[in-house]
Amino acid sequence: MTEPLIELKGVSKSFGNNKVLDNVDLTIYRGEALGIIGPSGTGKSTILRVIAGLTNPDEGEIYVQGVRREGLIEDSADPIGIGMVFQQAALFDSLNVDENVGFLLYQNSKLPRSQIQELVKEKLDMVGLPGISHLYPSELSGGMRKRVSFARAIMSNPENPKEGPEVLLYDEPTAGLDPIASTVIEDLIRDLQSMHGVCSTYAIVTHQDSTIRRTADRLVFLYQGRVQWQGTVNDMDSTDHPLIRQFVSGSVQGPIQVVG
Ligand SMILES: Nc1ncnc2c1ncn2[C@@H]1O[C@H](COP(=O)(O)OP(=O)(O)OP(=O)(O)O)[C@@H](O)[C@H]1O
Repeated sequence: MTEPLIELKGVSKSFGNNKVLDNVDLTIYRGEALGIIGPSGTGKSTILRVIAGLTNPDEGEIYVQGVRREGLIEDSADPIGIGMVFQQAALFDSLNVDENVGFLLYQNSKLPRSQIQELVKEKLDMVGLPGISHLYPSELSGGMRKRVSFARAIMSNPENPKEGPEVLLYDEPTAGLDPIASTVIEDLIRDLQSMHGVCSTYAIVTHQDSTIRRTADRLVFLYQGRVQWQGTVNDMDSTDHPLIRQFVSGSVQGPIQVVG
């Protein structure tokens, strides 16, 4: 395996009495596609938020390319950019696609409007949505909104290329999409990984079988706040680990407690 880009060591996080992450060790290596899987409510989104620097762990350490992160993302000087694609596309309804995708550059850079518009167009082309800069989120399908949120996540400031994400974190990118729209998103995730100069490393949280199989090379299985199993997609099919067998079969019988 290649260089570790992100390492969590002994990370724990509670919300009130609810211990959501319990002494988690996790490494994301350069160039890999890591799938984080597990039953609902088991801390997968929380892990992504901790990696992104949006949530502080109660205990444990986070290293980004070997540099320990102190505090949340806005206070830290991570040596590489980390982008996040949220479960809900999280677009601003009152802004058009151009203003949504270019939001951070319009807010924080001194680039002229025309240059930001060009950068937005470039990213929209990359996600397969040319010519929609003028549309509003309400005019887009769910799959298109997802792709716009991808375009926003891969935006970078040419004045400060380090801001461009080297690692992308996808939180359930195909949730709520029909199988064909899901395939489009899964292909796009792989296409972005292989495009030169775009984030070739990513972690993806998903429940969807096709998304697990088509977008992850290595899997970690999280349950009750702990990493319970790791392996490849092929290993997932062949292992007799009872948690994995129950998860893959969707059976209500087994060690995973059915909630609700
Ligand atoms: N900000 C918060 N405040 C309080 N509780 C929270 C917060 N964020 C998450 N939780 C709780 O932490 C637990 C894990 O949530 P998380 O979203 O990380 O799980 P998940 O594995 O991603 O679930 P799902 O697959 O259903 O999205 C849940 O019980 C959730 O209610």
